[in-house]
Amino acid sequence: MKTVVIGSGSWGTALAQVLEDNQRDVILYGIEKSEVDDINLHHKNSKYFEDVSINPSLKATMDINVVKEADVVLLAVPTIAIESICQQIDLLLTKKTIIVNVSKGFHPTTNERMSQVIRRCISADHLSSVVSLIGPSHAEEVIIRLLTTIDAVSLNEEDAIVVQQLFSNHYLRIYTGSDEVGSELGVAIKNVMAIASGILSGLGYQDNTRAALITRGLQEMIRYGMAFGGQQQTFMGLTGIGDLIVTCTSVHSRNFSAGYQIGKENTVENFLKNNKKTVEGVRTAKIVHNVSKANGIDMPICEEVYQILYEGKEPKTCANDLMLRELKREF
Ligand SMILES: NC(=O)C1=CN([C@@H]2O[C@H](COP(=O)(O)OP(=O)(O)OC[C@H]3O[C@@H](n4cnc5c(N)ncnc54)[C@H](OP(=O)(O)O)[C@@H]3O)[C@@H](O)[C@H]2O)C=CC1
Ligand SMILES: O=C(CO)COP(=O)(O)O
Repeated sequence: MKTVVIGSGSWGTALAQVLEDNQRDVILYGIEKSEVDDINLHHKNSKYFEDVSINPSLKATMDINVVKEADVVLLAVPTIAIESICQQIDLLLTKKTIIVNVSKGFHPTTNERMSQVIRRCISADHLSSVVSLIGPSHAEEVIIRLLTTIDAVSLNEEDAIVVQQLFSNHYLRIYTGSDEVGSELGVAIKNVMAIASGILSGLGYQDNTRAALITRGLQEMIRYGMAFGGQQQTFMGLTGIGDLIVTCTSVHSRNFSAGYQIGKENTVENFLKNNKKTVEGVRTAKIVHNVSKANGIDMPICEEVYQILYEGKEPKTCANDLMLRELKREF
C-alpha cells in the first residue's frame, strides 16, 4: 500500500517518519525546497525540529505526480490550504484513494469541517473515504517517538481500520472512531481554548484557573458539538478532553504560545503583526463566533477569545468579565 504524505511541515514529517519506521511504502511531498533537501540530504527538518535526526530511509520530493500511484494520501497542510491541495490532487489521482485528514479547523469561508471540504473537492471516482487521524499529538514528541495515542475517525469503518493498522506501532497507538462531527468539532474548538489557556497563563493565572478553563471549555465544546449532531461521549475521548488537555497545557502548542504572548503583553497587537506560525485557533475563533451567534449557542470563553483577537478587547478585562457573568448551576 503506497502512501503519500503532503506537507513537509512538522506534523507531515513526523507522520511520514511513523510510516517509514513501520516499513511502509511512503514518500513525503513538500513545496519548500529547503525542507525537502534537509530531509533527503541531512535526515533532518531543522526548521521545525532543530537538530533531531529523522529516519534516514525517509525520502521527500517536490514532484506532486507521486500521488498518481497512491492508495493513501495524507494531507498535512494548514486548513487554509486543504481546498486548493484537494483540487490539485484530484486532477492527478487515478483510482479510489483513502484521504487522511490531520488538519484541525474549518474552511475559512464556507465554515465546512475538513472532511466535508475533502468530499466536496475530491471526485467520487478518486475517493474511497476520508479518515481523520486526530487527537492529542504534538509533532515535537512524535518525531522523537514518545508514546502517543490518537483516533482514526471515519464514516467508513473498514478504511479507519486500514489507517489504524498502517500507523500503529510501539510508540503510536491508534483507536478507531466513527463520530466524524463530534471528533472534528472537538479538535477544532480546542485550539480556541488553548489560546485562552495561554492568555490566562500570560496574565499570571495558575493551576486553579487552567483547571477551570479546561473544564468549562469542555462544556462549550460539548454544547457546540451536540448542536451539530456530535455525540457527548466523543468529547470524553482523545479528540475531546484528550486534545484539549495537551494543547491547553503544553509549551509545544502554537495556540497556547500565541495566547501566552497576548496575555503577557495584555494586547493582541504584536502577535497579529509578527506571527508566521500555523495558529489554527485564530481563524477558528472567528468561525465559532459567527456560527454560535447564528445558532444561539452559548460559548462565553470562545467569545472572549474572539473579542481579544478581532475587536481589540483587553485580555485582563475579558478574564474579569468571564468571572462576573450571571451566577448559575454548573449543570
Ligand atoms: N504540528 C502538530 O503537532 C500538529 C498539527 N496538526 C494539524 O496539522 C495541520 C498542519 O500543521 P503543521 O504540520 O503543524 O503545520 P506547519 O506549519 O508545521 O507545516 C505546514 C506545511 O504545509 C506546507 N504547505 C502549505 N500549503 C501547502 C500546499 N498548498 N501544498 C503543500 N504544502 C503546503 C507548508 O509549507 P511552507 O512552509 O512553504 O508554508 C509547511 O511545510 C494543522 O491543521 C494543525 O492543526 C495536528 C496535530 C498535531
Ligand atoms: O493539535 C495539536 C496537538 O494535538 C497541535 O497544537 P498546536 O497547533 O497548538 O501546536
